[in-house]
Amino acid sequence: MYAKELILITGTKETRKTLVEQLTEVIGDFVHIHDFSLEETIPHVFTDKLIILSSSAIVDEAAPYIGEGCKVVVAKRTVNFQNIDKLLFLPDNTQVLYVNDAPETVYESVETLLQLGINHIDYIPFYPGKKHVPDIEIAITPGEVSLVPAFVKKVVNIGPRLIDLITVITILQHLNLLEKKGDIVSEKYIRKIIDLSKKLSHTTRQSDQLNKHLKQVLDGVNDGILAVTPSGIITVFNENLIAMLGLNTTKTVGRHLSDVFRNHELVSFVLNDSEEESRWFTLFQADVIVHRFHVSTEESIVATFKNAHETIELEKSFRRELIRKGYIAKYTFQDIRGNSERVVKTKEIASKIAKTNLTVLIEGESGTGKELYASAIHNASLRESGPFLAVNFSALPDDLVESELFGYEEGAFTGAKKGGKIGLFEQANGGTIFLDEIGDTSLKLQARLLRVLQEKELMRIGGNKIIPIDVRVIAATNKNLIRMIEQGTFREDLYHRLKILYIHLPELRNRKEDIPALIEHFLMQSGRSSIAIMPEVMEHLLGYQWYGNVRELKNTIDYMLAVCNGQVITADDIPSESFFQRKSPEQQPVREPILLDTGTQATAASPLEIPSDQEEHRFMLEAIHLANQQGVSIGRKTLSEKSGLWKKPLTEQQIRRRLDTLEQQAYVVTNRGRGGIKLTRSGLDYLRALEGTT
Ligand SMILES: Nc1ncnc2c1ncn2[C@@H]1O[C@H](COP(=O)(O)OP(=O)(O)OP(=O)(O)O)[C@@H](O)[C@H]1O
Repeated sequence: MYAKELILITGTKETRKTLVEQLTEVIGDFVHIHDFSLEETIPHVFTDKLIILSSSAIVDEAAPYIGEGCKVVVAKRTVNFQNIDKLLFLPDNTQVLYVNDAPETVYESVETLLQLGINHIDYIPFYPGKKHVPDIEIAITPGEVSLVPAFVKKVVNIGPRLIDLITVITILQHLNLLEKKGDIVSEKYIRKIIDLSKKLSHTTRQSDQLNKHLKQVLDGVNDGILAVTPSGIITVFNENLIAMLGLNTTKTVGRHLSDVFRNHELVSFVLNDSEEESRWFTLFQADVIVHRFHVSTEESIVATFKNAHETIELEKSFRRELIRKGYIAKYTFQDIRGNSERVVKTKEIASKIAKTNLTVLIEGESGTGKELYASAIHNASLRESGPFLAVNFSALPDDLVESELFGYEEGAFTGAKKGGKIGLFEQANGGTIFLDEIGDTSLKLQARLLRVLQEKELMRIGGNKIIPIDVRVIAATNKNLIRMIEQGTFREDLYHRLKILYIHLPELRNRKEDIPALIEHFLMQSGRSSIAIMPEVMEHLLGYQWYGNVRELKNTIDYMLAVCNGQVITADDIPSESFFQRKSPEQQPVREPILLDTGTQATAASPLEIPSDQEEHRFMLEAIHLANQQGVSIGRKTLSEKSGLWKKPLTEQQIRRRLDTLEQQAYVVTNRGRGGIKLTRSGLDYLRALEGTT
């Protein structure tokens, strides 16, 4: 039991919480504090109690609850010094609104803050009803956040003001505790202030260390770095700049720029008001590129000084290194030949895409020029001077691709190189990575790729450090990714991450008017532009289906150039049929097969190939078609059951194999878990053809 007690009444709940916490801390060991706020409910009228009111502003409102025999103390309040450190981080001369509920409390608090030495800020008083308030971005308030005007962008809440020491002493007097407890209480009060100064000195120490560290970093930079105030007073001047300018003094910070720089043109260039600019200067017998920009939040101007000769050499050697590694994009849009409407349109779209920094998915059959376009996009983008790396997923085993792409730390696995390895993503930093044949990646790798695309950072294999990367991804595929999603072999989320921008490259057989221009281009490339092609050869070439697209055409030209006699290519030089690529079953059409029930055309292998087990196919397609029409789901199990009623029962295994064949031909699409198997438009054509033959 406490020998003594008091009643604390405040205006708001927030103030009640702050004050009861404060009082409990200083006198709570020997005084029982009952706390109430006018914002909440006060249960009854108090009699014979010591009542502490949080401010004179609530005297009238609290009066009905104060009965006979009560002693009332109206608390004097002072700024909550525990939160003052928040104000110390505001830059000098920052204009702030000081917001509180009444003019008196505002002026009182500002006065206290100034007396406490927090005088580097320009306080503009604000309270409800105040007129002509300037549009200021920062407000400070002792807990009255709701009163802050809407135009303020940042609010620094230093918390409700605390009861001052004098009031605490008065309370003790009223409770006849001053003699016994006065020393303890003032000691506690002072300890709080000492804690604050400890906190501040710790912060100062930390910022000293940070400054020292920053200075080391700045001095370690190979360039000269200068920062000045708009009036020209130097605030940063690193060691390299001293060396670059051949100065023999290190006392530069705090002086005016024109006292340190003899070159007046340079001084006026640095202090120029315009936004951002670079210029050459000859300083101390060396050519220097000075780049100047304004940091408006800091009200300062920064200039970097680069040795021009070194910069050019560095860039040259960087480019040489890229070429040596093959990390350079060879082609530009000018290298893409063809005047057909489709090519002109595709190039137009691709060059618009190049200007963005977004991920691109290029779809097209093999040999349509996916790598060519990726390279041209890179060369027309802002990343043009960065690396361009191409990774072909179909050419590499999964584990190798993973370590090539993401790199690894030393000891990550048996055989890992000493010192680890930087992955291609890291090597492509600042440039573009071309992920060719993305459809050939494993699900595990897809998950890792997805993470890189989402987070723009990676972790090396066996590593624990997050490495941020700035790489544009261009992916390409000749597979039908939508079909792969349906089959569960390609992640849908990755597909959408890749297909932010999209290019479909037209098949050569659908734009045969480009063939003459392409032939001319390949003849030029091989240095044989004067060679003549007989009209019948041209006719022949125009008649082919070119399932291997432009690559196949190029190979054919190369072949004919190798075998022809003299300066003319004749019909004798045309390769035999077996030279040409016939459409293979695994080369799926790249346009998405659209299901029949959406009523749109699906693409499939054409011309229709009738497989040997036609009867079984007909049975299965009919059953699928019927189920689709009736809107019921159909799967392997049902098909196998139905085949029992048919003349030839088929096991689920047999059904699966036949379904795989039908799916490869794009006649059906299997939707695992969702709606079962669906017939495509070309599946229906095939069924009709079967019905005509069987
Ligand atoms: N429009 C074009 N103009 C000139 N050359 C082209 C054109 N399209 C493709 N080529 C050439 O055809 C060849 C194949 O192109 P590329 O390697 O870019 O195709 P791809 O679609 O990436 O093939 P794959 O899918 O097999 O990797 C290259 O030699 C390329 O330079």
